Amino acid sequence: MEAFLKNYFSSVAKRQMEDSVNAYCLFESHLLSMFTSSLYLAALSSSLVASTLMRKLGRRTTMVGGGVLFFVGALINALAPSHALWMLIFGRILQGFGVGFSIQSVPLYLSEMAPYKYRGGLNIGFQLCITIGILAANLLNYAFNKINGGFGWRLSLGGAVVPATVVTIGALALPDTPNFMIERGKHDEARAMLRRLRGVADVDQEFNDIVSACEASKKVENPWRNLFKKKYRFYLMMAIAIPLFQGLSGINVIMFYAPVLFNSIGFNSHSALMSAVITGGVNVLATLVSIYGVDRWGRRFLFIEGGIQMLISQIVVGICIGVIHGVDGAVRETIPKWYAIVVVVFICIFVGGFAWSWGPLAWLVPSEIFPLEIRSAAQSLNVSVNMGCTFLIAQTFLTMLCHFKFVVFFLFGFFDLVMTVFIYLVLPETNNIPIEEMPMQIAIVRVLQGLSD
Ligand SMILES: OC[C@H]1O[C@](O)(CO)[C@@H](O)[C@@H]1O
Repeated sequence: MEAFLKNYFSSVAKRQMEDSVNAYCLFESHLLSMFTSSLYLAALSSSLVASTLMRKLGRRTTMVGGGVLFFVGALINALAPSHALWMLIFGRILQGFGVGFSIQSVPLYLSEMAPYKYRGGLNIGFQLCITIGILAANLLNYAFNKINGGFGWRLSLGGAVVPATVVTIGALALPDTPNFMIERGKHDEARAMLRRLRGVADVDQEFNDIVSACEASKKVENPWRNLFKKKYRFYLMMAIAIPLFQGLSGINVIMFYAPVLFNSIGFNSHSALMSAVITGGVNVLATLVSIYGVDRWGRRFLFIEGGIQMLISQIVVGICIGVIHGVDGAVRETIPKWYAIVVVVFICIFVGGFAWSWGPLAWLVPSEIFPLEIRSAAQSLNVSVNMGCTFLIAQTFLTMLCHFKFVVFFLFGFFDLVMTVFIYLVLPETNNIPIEEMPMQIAIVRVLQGLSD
């Protein structure tokens, strides 16, 4: 929003007014990038602390902590005086701590509470909620941008107190998981909770399973040391490669910078925000497709199909932008309609491909493949790499766009190609395999593929 840029990033706002600017560099600013990316750096650090907090204080208390930090951060952002950029960044960092706590505790809470057969669907439900949140934010930005008086951005940033309140109060109202109760030795309470959750009186089998899983996990002395042992090398590779590739797919270029990107390629402020609403809508709908298809078509099919779709769209978008702005980034007064349509359509195809593959599956697949003896460390590494990569893309994209110009889209296309080939060669299908049998099945498939002995 213009007033926001004028308040905090005046050099970027001034550049918009100049005639002889390069379209690719309209928004290049380390501070603007820092505003976006600081949240993810904070999330990376707090997600490492969160796993210990969850064990000591419980999943629910960690969620409440996440909600409160997010609330305070949003309030600070909304009230930041003009020019006090440090305050905005401070607010973002608090929000980042909140995100780190939630992104560790919510999926774990869900998988411990969910009945066995709904675990996959509920896991993707988490990503679905992320996409609904993004769409809501895009819609509100569009609406708030129309408000006269230049304070719409305060509502956009401050509006985050609403979901923060829902998370905080919601988490306070939630019970602790039976697993956490059993870890604490509260066996009777855990049994009663299981009865309430499952709606049946006989919960002995599940209760005993959780007790033995807890005992087994207590025996795991050092999951981090285990993770680096030779026999777990495949899992270590997956805990790093899957979140890394999710980040390098280029999704957050669209999610964080869609309005900026659409603006740079010639849309006015309203059309740019509207286009972000459209891509946000596609993101939600395509995630629903994944919920429908993940157990029917399998993980490999979705990963590979989605990857090819993303690759093709990055190439087309790169070509379109190159054709219009050339190498020197000429800014056009008006842009041809065909161009606007093609760019938006292909960005939607990209987002759709991501949202039914790498978006949800990069959370689901790691959570179902890691053996118990390394699960907590591998999951924590997975989240940290995800946040680290998100930080990197947020911090570098605007500079990359300015220097590499339209070629930056080919670069993301190249990553899409590499990650698709990686899945094709390395990931066994994990569809329809009970979690306890997963390590054995994976070992068999890898021997059959000639990838291990
Ligand atoms: O829906 C897109 C969003 O989903 C994530 O990949 C998380 O899985 C975010 O990094 C991204 O902003």
